[in-house]
Amino acid sequence: MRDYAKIVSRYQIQSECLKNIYQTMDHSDSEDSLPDTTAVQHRLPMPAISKKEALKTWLAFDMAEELAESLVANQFMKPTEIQAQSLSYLNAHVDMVVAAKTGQGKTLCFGIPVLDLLVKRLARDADAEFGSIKALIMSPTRELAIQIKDHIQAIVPVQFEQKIKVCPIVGGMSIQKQERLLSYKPTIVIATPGRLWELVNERMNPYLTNMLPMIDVLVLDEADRMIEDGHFKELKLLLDFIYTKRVEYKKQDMGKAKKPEEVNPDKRQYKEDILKWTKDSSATKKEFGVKDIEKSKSKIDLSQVVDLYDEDGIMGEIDADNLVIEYDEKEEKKEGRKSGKGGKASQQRRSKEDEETLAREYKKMGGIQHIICSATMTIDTSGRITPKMQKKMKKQGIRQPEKVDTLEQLCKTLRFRSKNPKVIDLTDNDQNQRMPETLKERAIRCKNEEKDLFTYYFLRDNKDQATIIFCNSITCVRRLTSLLSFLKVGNQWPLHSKMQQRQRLKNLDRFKNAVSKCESGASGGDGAILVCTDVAARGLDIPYVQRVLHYQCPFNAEVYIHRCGRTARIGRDGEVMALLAPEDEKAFRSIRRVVLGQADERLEPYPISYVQLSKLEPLVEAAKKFESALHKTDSEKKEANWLIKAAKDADLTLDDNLKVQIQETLGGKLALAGKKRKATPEQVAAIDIVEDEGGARHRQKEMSKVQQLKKKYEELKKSENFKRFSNSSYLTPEAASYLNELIKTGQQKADLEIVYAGQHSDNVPKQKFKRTEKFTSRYKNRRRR
Ligand SMILES: Nc1ncnc2c1ncn2[C@@H]1O[C@H](COP(=O)(O)OP(=O)(O)OP(=O)(O)O)[C@@H](O)[C@H]1O
Repeated sequence: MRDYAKIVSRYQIQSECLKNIYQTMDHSDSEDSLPDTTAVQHRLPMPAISKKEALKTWLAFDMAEELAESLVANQFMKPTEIQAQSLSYLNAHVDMVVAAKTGQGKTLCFGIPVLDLLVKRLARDADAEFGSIKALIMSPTRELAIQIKDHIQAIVPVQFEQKIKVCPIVGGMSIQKQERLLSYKPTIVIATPGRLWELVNERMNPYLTNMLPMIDVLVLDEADRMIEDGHFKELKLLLDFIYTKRVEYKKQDMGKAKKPEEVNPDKRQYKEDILKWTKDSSATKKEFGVKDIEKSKSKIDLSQVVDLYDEDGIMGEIDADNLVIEYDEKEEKKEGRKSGKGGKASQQRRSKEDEETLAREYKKMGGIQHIICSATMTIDTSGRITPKMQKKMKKQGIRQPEKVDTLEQLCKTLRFRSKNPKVIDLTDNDQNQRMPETLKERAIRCKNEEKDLFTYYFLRDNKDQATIIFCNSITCVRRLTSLLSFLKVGNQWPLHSKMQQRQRLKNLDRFKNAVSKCESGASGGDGAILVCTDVAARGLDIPYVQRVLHYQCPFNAEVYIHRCGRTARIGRDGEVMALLAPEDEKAFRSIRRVVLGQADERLEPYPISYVQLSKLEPLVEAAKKFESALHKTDSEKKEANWLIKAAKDADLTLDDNLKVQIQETLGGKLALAGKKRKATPEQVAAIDIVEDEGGARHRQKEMSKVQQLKKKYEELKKSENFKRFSNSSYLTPEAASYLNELIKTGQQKADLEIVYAGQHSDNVPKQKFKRTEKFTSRYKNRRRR
């Protein structure tokens, strides 16, 4: 553990000086309370207007009256800017690419057009029944899919609730249950790619396989993430399935159409069919629609966008109600024979021709309306490579990676209905405005091993607030959650992809409830903390989250933007804090360069009371030791249990050599997974004897260590406000740089002197201040070296 007494004696003057700087920051520095940082103020997101006025605003977009009424009933009194711009194309049914900062209401940019289409049809014909999927909405994460479902469900007009059924299809939940849901013939399906593909490909769900190709609207939320290479190969397969089958179904005799429940395709044949186009999909991917689409630029503004109505005029509505095409076995076999034989080249040639024909036919028959959304769609990623890096790469003969243009990639992947999609991009009008205006970004610079301490400090500092902490790994989430629970700072819940889906949703729900309590002041001073991986970075909308803490530096600018976007939503204030270790600096600078579109600006430091910090440090260190010892015994227990079971199952007898070998393993590094895997069955079997001897003793020893640590930690906790280090402070690079900044400007120097003099009016020698200045410049030089 760091010995603060030593640091204090070495940096006595600096401590005093830092203390004074801290005083200039206007914090109460009482022994018991941590400084109170500026409270996040909640602003009313939307101006208060009358219901009548609100209705008029929505109706100005020529939307169904029932839908406008439902929006107002849900307190959506007027559209946000991105909604207003995208709704101006409501009745044109054009393809749209919608890009706006996080938390600006992009969900309704596709939710309203989808519902408007359905509500208008129902308003025209009250007896109409859909009985087919009209819109498919794809989301990268399960939680987001469920959130979108709730959001859209909430604005379905009450009178049409029975007819417009919204159904989430996500992984991690009972597939049988989801098949049951599908048997109710939902109108809007919101899905994650993996599960949807499983239902189409593995389970051959007839409703999906027959209806998906006939959808009217396809939405990709968080599209840049969805089409990223290496992610969601199922999405690409699904898209190929939808596009190919759409043409096929339409080409076939419409007279053969049957109701979905009557369809009973030969499953074996159907599987072959699916396999066939799955194999062909690489060819499909390459060519489809690309040549028609003008290469998009990385930065497109509205003025650059040509009018994008379809060449044949505005597309009419495609009604696929009850349309199911019988599976034509003979035809398929014939085709299979045709494509199954022949060389690779001829196959490729044929598939290219096929694709071109297919693309033409697809257009002629009426394509699907695509709506694509994200906050980072048009981000200029070229800033990731600095001119310095470029030079270095050139010298070393390394080819620069091609600039990734998400929009271009989208155009290649998707078959838009019209020549070009309508691009509505509000992220690009001002390079400095990638982040919501109401978001405050700050940083704490510390060593890697001090991150827990600063996290604890930060959370205590914002005790009764809602915070999301982002980590880069699941191990980190697990460790930090259990550490924070020992430290008893607020209520904390983990969220990561290795958790059971039920638990993930439960934790999210509990966090949301705790956030509402924080907002209403009913939390009793207990904060709400979600410790998560980037599975929660995109799209999650928890309105009153006031703070986001980057415990670890995000991998790229997109992730940073989305993580930050979990706060400061829809006009509310929010604060993000990056915990930066020296090794994070470079990556973080390059992230900021992409976000700002220019050279990095140093983030404002978070005010720290080093006096308070030093008081918390022993407690955090004790909790860390306790947590890691407990974790070690836990995993050893698991390991031993596994070995015991294996030995018993193997029913083997052991010789003495083996016993010694395993005793050593158990006594020393039992938990080494590598060793476990390498162990022979005989070695494994030796465990039942070792269990009675070394293993049990070893675990007993470990447990008593844990107990001791726990005791120590509990004692420390009770005496948390002990005075031992009350006069101490220590200097982090962050504090040193702040000190330098203060000293640099004359006015601040004067201020500092006044405050300093005020604090120690009798015995403050000017010379002491000078020593401080000298020290900090020396400190700075040392850092440079
Ligand atoms: N017109 C509106 N008036 C008031 N609140 C709105 C309006 N539209 C959306 N909201 C609210 O704004 C919040 C953010 O909306 P949404 O999740 O759609 O944002 P987003 O732009 O998709 O964010 P992200 O990029 O993080 O996914 C939601 O709580 C939503 O209910």
